[in-house]
Amino acid sequence: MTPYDSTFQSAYFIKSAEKLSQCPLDQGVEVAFAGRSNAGKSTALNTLTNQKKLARTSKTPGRTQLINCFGLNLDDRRLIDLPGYGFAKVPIEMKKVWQAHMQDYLMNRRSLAGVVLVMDIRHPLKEFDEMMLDWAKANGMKVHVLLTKSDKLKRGPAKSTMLSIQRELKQQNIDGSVQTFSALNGDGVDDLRIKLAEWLVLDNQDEIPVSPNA
Ligand SMILES: Nc1nc2c(ncn2[C@@H]2O[C@H](COP(=O)(O)OP(=O)(O)OP(=O)(O)O)[C@@H](O)[C@H]2O)c(=O)[nH]1
Ligand SMILES: [Mg+2]
Repeated sequence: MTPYDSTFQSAYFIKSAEKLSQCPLDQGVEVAFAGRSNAGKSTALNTLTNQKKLARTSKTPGRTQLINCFGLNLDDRRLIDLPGYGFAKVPIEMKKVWQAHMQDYLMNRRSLAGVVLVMDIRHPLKEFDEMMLDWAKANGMKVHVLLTKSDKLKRGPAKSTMLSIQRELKQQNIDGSVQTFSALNGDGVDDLRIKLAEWLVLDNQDEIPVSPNA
């Protein structure tokens, strides 16, 4: 339990956008979930908000193909489910379009306060993840690494994966945090809520700071 549970539970679907220009008005604060296809982004959002069907999930990679925007019952706080990177079955031209839209969103979205970089704990720090970390560092974007599916590993190996990624971030001088997470057994749900409450300034309901991208 955290003081923010009911706020996250209030999440509702706003819209699906194909590109930045279709996203909700760029004001307030939002947090985006990014990561490779099938890593568990949409599932993490559902667990965070304690809703089974808020974001659509699938066993087949490539389920999320649009920028899905969700609102909270506080003004101008949003959660964003991004399309996964690396879905092999999509034609190359389509991939390029997605990538361009993703990049545009990440570079130009002023209300974006931080990125939750979702990785399957069994397959961390793939090429895309490294790219995102480099980008976050270069652009001063906050990043929180969510190591999902921690239920697939025993406690020891899960912890040591987390520690090695923490070390890696430190080595690369990246200002980021890392945690384990499981939608199956609830590992790390409170930690994620506390982190996002900080980014979304849920405690300071009247005061939304100027985002780093502004
Ligand atoms: N065991 C376990 N399975 C999980 C967990 N999180 C997600 N999954 C499974 O992983 C698969 C992919 O989950 P999604 O949430 O759809 O993944 P995504 O990152 O949104 O995928 P795209 O939309 O394709 O980018 C589904 O079969 C989920 O049930 C978890 O914490 N534990
Ligand atoms: Mg998804």
